[in-house]
Amino acid sequence: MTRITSVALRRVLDSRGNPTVEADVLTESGGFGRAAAPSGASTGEYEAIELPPTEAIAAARRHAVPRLVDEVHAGNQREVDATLRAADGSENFSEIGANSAVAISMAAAKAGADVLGAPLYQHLGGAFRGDNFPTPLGNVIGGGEHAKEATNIQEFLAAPVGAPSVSEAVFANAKVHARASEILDERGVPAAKGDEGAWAPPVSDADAFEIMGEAVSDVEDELGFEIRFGLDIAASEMFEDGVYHYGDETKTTDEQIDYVAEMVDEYDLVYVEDPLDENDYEGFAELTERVGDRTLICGDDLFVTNVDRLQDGIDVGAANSILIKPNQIGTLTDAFDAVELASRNGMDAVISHRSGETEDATIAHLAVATDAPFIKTGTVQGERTAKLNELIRIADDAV
Ligand SMILES: O=C(O)[C@@H](CO)OP(=O)(O)O
Ligand SMILES: [Mg+2]
Repeated sequence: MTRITSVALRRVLDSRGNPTVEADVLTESGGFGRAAAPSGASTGEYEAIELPPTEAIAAARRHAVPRLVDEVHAGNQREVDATLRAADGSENFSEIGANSAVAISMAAAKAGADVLGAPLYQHLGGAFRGDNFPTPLGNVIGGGEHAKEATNIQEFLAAPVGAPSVSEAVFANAKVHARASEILDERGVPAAKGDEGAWAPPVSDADAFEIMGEAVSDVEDELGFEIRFGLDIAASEMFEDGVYHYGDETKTTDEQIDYVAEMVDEYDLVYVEDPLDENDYEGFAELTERVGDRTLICGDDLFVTNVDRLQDGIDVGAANSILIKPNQIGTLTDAFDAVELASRNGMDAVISHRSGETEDATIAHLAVATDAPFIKTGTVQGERTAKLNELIRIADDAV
């Protein structure tokens, strides 16, 4: 019933105005799934390859589509994804592009769910999840590769850890975003927005910590549940010639570790992503040793959703958490394998969007299906609210 009868691929717009790959998968019994690939700006060196969409589409039509149509079942995700890997033949999807692969992989999952008449999160395993819902990490202030002339740290993320429901968590983050804007106004700081809809003010990181701390505590007082915050430092983007660049200032690796550890304690940070360069497993291990008992140290560019890199991290104790981005590795199977390896080793898997997104909401289902403690998917702005509103719908649907 879930045998794939057609795979259509097209270029559609992403939130930065760039083209990306969208896939439609149809099955024998009329199941339909549609998904689009996201795209990063602060991409890790070890990510699977994103090809220009026109090339990725042409290559997938030539190599992957003929192997899928009439041959493979959309309801069998491992079969779909193994076929994509075999059609590509490389380690990193350099032939058909991770953008074509991930769009097809996610669209097939949706088509498989459609045949069953089940929501995607259930088809992906969510029927066994507990009562937990992922807490949304909401990007409120940011800079780095996502906005010019703003903070050096890429993302300051609100984390409403005490919210009684997903819906209250989502609205809490929107309030923190609005409160941050008022504080910037009070300080006379003009702020544009970065790629993910976060405020991108021309302030120092020290000021951003202060503003974020104030916004979070004001909203916490107003709503009456605990809200903390975290960071994506995206330190690989700052690391050059052996030091971390903060505007004109630099920090050595030891200074960077001290700085992050101090910020964890001073601001009671709940989450720190990519505090060190993507090749520095030892630095990650040292920082995790120092503060890993009270915060999540999460590897994004470090692990790139790749089980081999994650295993290397596990071997040395680098990080206690992994960021999962399906397009970093190319298929849902690979993403699930990374989640499983992480959880077998006591690490948390956090599901994430990319800075370039579409209205595709697959990651909301992925986060629920994998029982992720957090989902990082922005705060406001259509392509972000697509996921947040889907989480609210899933929560509504599941109870
Ligand atoms: O670094 C990150 O975690 C992401 C998403 O916030 O950014 P990008 O998609 O640009 O890699
Ligand atoms: Mg990151």
